[in-house]
Amino acid sequence: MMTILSPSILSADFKNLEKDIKAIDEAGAEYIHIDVMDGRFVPSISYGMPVIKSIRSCTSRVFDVHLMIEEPIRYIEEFVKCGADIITVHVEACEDVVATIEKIRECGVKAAITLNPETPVKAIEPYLSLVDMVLVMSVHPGFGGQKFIPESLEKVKQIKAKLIEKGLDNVDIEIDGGINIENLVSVLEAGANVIVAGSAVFKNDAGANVKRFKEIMSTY
Ligand SMILES: O=C(CO)[C@@H](O)[C@H](O)COP(=O)(O)O
Ligand SMILES: [Fe+2]
Repeated sequence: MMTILSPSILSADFKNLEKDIKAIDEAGAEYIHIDVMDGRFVPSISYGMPVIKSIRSCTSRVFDVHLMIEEPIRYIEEFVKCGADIITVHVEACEDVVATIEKIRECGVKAAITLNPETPVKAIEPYLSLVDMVLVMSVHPGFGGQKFIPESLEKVKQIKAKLIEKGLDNVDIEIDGGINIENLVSVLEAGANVIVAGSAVFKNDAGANVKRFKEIMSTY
């Protein structure tokens, strides 16, 4: 499975977003991870459509939009119009998960499902055949810069096994939260192939960090 790096711009310098996005793009990051928070599903509020729309002109990389919002079905069309290429929704946030995934697909973009650290894998099992990607949250959603929850590795392995069992080997497994150069190998070995990293990419030289991540990832 191809490995993909998706730096989270939640840790970028918001007064220099264009510069930071260009740096990660030029260093080879395939996706740009965009965390949208509503102050209800998670305690904090980040950014939304106007920001996504304006940064769309900075890069042609894939916009990997992680919606930490209640009832995301209400806003799917708008996020697609703003430039989202992949939309991830939380199983805990949707009253009708199937309708939400269908809505994402109808809008012509890729659909992904995610689950909080305390949510068991069985909660997403019914939707595995409907999605392009499963996102494993390896921190409690809401903030960048948190410590990786080691039990997430087992969850990645469980999901990988389920996907293989169901013949869904083409579904990507993304992991998000607390990933750094030190624990990168363990998440790749567990079976994740799309790697989100915020604070570890945007500390010091973002371009150099992307290259270090990609160098390790290229051996998987
Ligand atoms: O979705 C989230 C947080 O809710 C993430 O995408 C974080 O923004 C990742 O940041 P680091 O843990 O890598 O600093
Ligand atoms: Fe995220």
